[in-house]
Amino acid sequence: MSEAMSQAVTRSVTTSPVTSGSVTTSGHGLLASLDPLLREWLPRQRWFAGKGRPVTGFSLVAATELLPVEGKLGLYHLLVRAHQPLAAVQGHVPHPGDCYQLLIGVREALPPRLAPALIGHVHEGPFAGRTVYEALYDPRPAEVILEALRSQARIGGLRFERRGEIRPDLVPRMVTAEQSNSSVIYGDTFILKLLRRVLPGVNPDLELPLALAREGCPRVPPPTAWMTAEATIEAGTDEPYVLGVLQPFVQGASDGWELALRELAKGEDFSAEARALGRATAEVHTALARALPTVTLGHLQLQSLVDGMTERLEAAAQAVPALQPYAPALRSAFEALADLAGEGETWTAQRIHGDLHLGQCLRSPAGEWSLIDFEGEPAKPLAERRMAQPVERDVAGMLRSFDYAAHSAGGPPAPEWAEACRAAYCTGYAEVSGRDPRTDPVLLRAYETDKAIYEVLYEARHRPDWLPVPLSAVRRLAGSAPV
Ligand SMILES: Nc1ncnc2c1ncn2[C@@H]1O[C@H](COP(=O)(O)OP(=O)(O)O)[C@@H](O)[C@H]1O
Ligand SMILES: O=P(O)(O)O[C@H]1O[C@H](CO)[C@@H](O[C@H]2O[C@H](CO)[C@@H](O)[C@H](O)[C@H]2O)[C@H](O)[C@H]1O
Repeated sequence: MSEAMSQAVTRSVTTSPVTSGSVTTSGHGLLASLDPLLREWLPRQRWFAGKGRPVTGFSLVAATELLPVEGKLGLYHLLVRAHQPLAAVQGHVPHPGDCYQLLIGVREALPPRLAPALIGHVHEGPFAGRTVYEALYDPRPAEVILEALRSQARIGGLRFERRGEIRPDLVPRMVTAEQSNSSVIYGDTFILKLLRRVLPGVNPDLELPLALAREGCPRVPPPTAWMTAEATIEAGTDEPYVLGVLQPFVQGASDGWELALRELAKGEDFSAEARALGRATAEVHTALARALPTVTLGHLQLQSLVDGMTERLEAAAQAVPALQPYAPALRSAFEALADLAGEGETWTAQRIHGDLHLGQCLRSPAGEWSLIDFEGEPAKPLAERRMAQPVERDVAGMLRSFDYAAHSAGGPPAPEWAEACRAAYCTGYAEVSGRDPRTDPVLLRAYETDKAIYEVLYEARHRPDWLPVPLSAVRRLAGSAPV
């Protein structure tokens, strides 16, 4: 085991008030064995945020034994930092490495049904001959987590809190769809999202649904229980880490993305649903504005917003050369916003969703829309994600999403379909909020441009085949021809 790992284990043992479960000597062995396996396995996970930079090692933030490793099935909760040489765009600022949450199962042999969960076979040390795997695929470990939430357990530095009732006999199944985090559904009653890249501090994925629940907003499933790591789990940290949130599962729901593609494939109009989505978004925004402070953005704040957009454009153009010919024209969308701010225009800002798109909207069989996933853009620091922002940012995210759908349905692009949805969405939004987002075209265009640039980078990193979709929006927003 590396020195960093061994220090971390000791720290976790000595500082955590252990009620049951702890880091044992066998835990030391497991961690040493995992290092080479994780280097190989972690970068291949969809939720691994450091793609494109090799992992050179790990340091352990905390290890908590949830099921004794000496038994037939051992279970460890780990928080590990992945060390990665910094990319030039990050400016060589020293960085301790992203912290990931892992749930590791240990068995003598993996049953065939768990083959996709394999992390690797241990060859040396006290775990030689054992197999380690991603334990969320396995019902028993998923039950252990639910039981901890149900009983409001404290295990090592882990805290499990609950607000609502949880039945003990719910059967778990892991969500296998592509995700930024990992989710488990329990008996079609609850869904638990385990955050993967975790950070100390208030996480909007818990903060905002709790605030909306307090306001009685029915558009967002209210958190039933959650899981945190206490601040003392890591030296130098003074805030807990939010690790997971359990919320009611919307049974039989379809997400807005699936529905939109289905309607497109049939050549059907989607504007009635788009309008309902506009209404739902405005309901959530109105409730958030009641629940949490709003601010007025003056010249200085607007200028820093524009600076942020411009910096993101420069960074994205460095990383994705296809963006470069359009950069001057895209920059002009941001400059137009700076000009308005210079003329003394102000905007109201409030807490918003922060990463709104069709995939974050669920429609129940009764036709009711819910919004989910208030984590914001996962790559951004928590403080930035929690800043008050103009609602147009969320609106622009949805407008981009209709455009995405119109370019992704398999057939030729359907710009008229997207245009009808975009207009209907703004109409629905105005019906509830009293303000049509289209009355602020400069702000909306700046946000749409910022989002399209984010998407270019996102697709280049995660789904290169999709890159043409945001690039076509970039061409449109830049006025079609490269300059
Ligand atoms: N309350 C819910 N009811 C039903 N399905 C949900 C619920 N919350 C999330 N899901 C499903 O789980 C998926 C992932 O959830 P999400 O919060 O978006 O996670 P991530 O941050 O990993 O993308 C969603 O796309 C949706 O299909
Ligand atoms: O849902 P996440 O929080 O993981 O969001 C990330 O992944 C999304 C894709 O899964 C990505 O969304 C982009 O693709 C969608 C279609 O798959 C489209 O509806 C969105 O408009 C588009 O932005 C999102 O940007 C990213 O943060």
